Amino acid sequence: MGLSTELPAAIEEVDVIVVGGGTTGCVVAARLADADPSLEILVIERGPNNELPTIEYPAAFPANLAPDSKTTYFNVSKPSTHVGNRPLVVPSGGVLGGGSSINFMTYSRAQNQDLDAWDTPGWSSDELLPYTKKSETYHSQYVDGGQGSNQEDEGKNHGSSGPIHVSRGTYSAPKVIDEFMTAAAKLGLQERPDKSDIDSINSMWRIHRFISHEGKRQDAATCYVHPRLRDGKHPNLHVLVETQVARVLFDNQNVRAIGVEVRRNPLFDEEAATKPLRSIRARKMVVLSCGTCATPLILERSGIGEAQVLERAGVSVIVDLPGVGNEYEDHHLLSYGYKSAFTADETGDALLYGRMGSIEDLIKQNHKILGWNAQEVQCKIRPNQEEVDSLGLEFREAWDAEFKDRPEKPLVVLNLIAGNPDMARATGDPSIGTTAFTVYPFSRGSIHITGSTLDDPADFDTGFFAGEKGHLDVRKHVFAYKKQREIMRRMSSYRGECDSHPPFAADSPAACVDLTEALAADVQDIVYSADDDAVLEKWIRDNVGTTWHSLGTCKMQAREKKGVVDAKLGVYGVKGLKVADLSIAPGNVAANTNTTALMIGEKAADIFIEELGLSLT
Ligand SMILES: Cc1cc2nc3c(=O)[nH]c(=O)nc-3n(C[C@H](O)[C@H](O)[C@H](O)COP(=O)(O)OP(=O)(O)OC[C@H]3O[C@@H](n4cnc5c(N)ncnc54)[C@H](O)[C@@H]3O)c2cc1C
Repeated sequence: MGLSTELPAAIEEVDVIVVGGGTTGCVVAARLADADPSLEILVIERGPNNELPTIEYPAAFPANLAPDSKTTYFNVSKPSTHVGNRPLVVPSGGVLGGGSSINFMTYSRAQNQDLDAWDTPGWSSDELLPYTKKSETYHSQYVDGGQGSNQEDEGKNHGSSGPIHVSRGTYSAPKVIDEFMTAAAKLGLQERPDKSDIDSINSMWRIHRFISHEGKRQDAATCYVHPRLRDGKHPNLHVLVETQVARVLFDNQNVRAIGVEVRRNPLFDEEAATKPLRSIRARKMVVLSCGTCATPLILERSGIGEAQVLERAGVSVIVDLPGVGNEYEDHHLLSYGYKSAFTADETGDALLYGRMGSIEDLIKQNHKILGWNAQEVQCKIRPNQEEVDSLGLEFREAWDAEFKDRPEKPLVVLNLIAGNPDMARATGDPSIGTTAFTVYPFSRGSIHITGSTLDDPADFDTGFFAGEKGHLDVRKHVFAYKKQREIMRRMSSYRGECDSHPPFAADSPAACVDLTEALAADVQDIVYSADDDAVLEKWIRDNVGTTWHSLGTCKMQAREKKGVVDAKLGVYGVKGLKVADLSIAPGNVAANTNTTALMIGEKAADIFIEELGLSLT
C-alpha cells in the first residue's frame, strides 16, 4: 500500500499498528519495518503527508502555525486565573512527522542527570546515549565562526551515521551571535563548542539545528519513513494519513489489545464525521504514539484511565488507571524583542516580513536563507547564591531542596533569536530578541476526555503557575527576564526594548528605552524596585505561553505512583498495548524536547523488537 489516504478494503489486519505518525511513531515504525520484512506495520496519522514546501524548507516554519494550518493541531486549554484569565493555545504536530515536521528545529539535549532522575531500569543516561547517537549524524563544523567541537567529545556524545542530520544549516547571523556572546561573556557565560556535551551549565553555544548541510528540515517522516517507502525493500510498511484513531479495541475478556477504530479526518473529508467508524485489527501489538496531548485521550476513550473521568464521559472502565492524562508538564515561555542597529539582512526580519520576496521566489533562487531558523544561541543558566536570595525566602527553600546540590541542573534556558520572537507585536523593523523558558516546572496540568467520541472537546488545563508552588515558577521567570535583559543591554547594537516588555513606570530605572546609540561601555545592572517586580510578575502571568514541550501525561513509573506504563512501555492492566512518545517521560528535561522524543523512539523500537522475538539491527 505504501502511503495512502484510504485503507484498501483488503487490509483488515496487520501485525503492528502504530497510532500517530509523529516524531516517535515514525522512528518506531521504521525500525520495526527493518527488523523483519515479513512483519506488517501500519502507521495511522491524523494529519496529511509531510511532503510540503513549508516543511521541507526550514525558513518557512512559521507558516505551519498559521490559524488555518492543516499541519498543526491546536490544543486549547480552559482559561486560568494564574495566567491572566486566558485560555492557552498549545500547538502540536498534526502531520506525518508530527512535531518534528513543524517545529523550530533547535537541536538541544537533555542533561545526563535528567535521564538518570527518571530512575527507571534500562533508561539511565548511559543506557540511552547509544539511542540518541543511533538517530543522528552530527556535523560539528561551524560555517560561521565558533570553535568547532573537540573530536573526542563529539564521538562520545554524537552519532555519525544516523538518519537525522544535525548541522548549522546553510545560513546564520554571525554578527548578532558574536555581539551576544561578547555581552554574555561579560556576565560570566562561557562559550562551549558543544553544549550538548549534556553536563555543562552557565554556558552557551551556537545552536545546531535539525537542518541538513543542504538546508533541508530533518524531520522523522522525511528521514525515517519516506526512504523506506521508496527503497522497494519495505513492502511491509504501510502509512495511512488523514485518518484519526478513535479508540483501541480489546478482546472479549478486555485483556489484550486487538486493533483500533478509525475514521477519515473530517478536516480532509467533511462527510467522514457522519460515517461509521472502521475497525483494523493488529495481530501482535498496538503502539500509541499520539503525543502528550492525544495519547491519554485515546486511552480514556478506550476505557483506560481514572474511573471518575471515564464515567463522567460515559465510557465503560476497562482499567482504572488514575495517572492517565494527569501531571501534564510543559516549559513556560516568554519572548522579548529588542530594537537594534542591525541592518535588515543581518537578522531574520527581512525574510519574515517579505522584504526578500516570497518563500516561493526564494525557492526558485535556491536561496541559502531557506536553510535557516533564526535560532542562534542557546544558554542553560543557573542563578548564583545572591540571585537565589533575591528571589525570596520561599524560592530559596525550593532551590535548596531541588537545585542547590544538583549543579548540572539549570533553572532557565535562554535562546538568542536573530529577529523579533514576539511576532504578534513585531513591527518589522530590524530587531532581535530572546526567548526564555523555565525547565523543571513546579506546576502541573491535566488533559482528559469529556465524552466518548473524537468530536467531544478535551478538558485541558495547562496548570501553568497554578498549585502550591506555581508562583515560584513565576519567580524563575523574574530571574530569566533580568538576566536576558542585562545581556542584551550590553550588545553594541542594542537600541532599547520593543513592545514585548513589561510596562514599567516611566520614572523607574527599569523603564523601557528607545536609544539612538549603544549604552556606554560600563553598563550597570538595572535595579528593580518592589513595584517593578510586581509589574514584571503580572506581565509574566499575562503573557506566558507554551514552549511546545508538552510531556508526562502517561508516565513510565510504578502503577502505585500513578504511572501508566512500565519500563517496557506496556500499559498497566492490559496486554499488547504500548505507549511510545513524550507522554511517557517520568520527569522533565532541560532542553527542547525533539531529541528526547527521537531517543524514546529508538529505545522503544528495540524494546518492541525484542518482545516480538525479532533480531536487533
Ligand atoms: C511549534 C513547535 C515548535 C517546536 N520547536 C522545537 C524545537 O525547535 N526543538 C525541539 O527540540 N523541539 C521542538 N518542539 C517539540 C518537539 O517537536 C516535540 O516535543 C516532539 O515532536 C514530540 O514528539 P511525540 O512523538 O511525542 O509527538 P508528536 O511528534 O506530536 O506526534 C504525535 C502524532 O500523533 C498524531 N495523532 C494525534 N492524535 C491522533 C489520532 N487520534 N489518530 C491518529 N493520529 C493522531 C499527531 O497528528 C502527530 O503526528 C516543538 C514543537 C512544536 C509543536
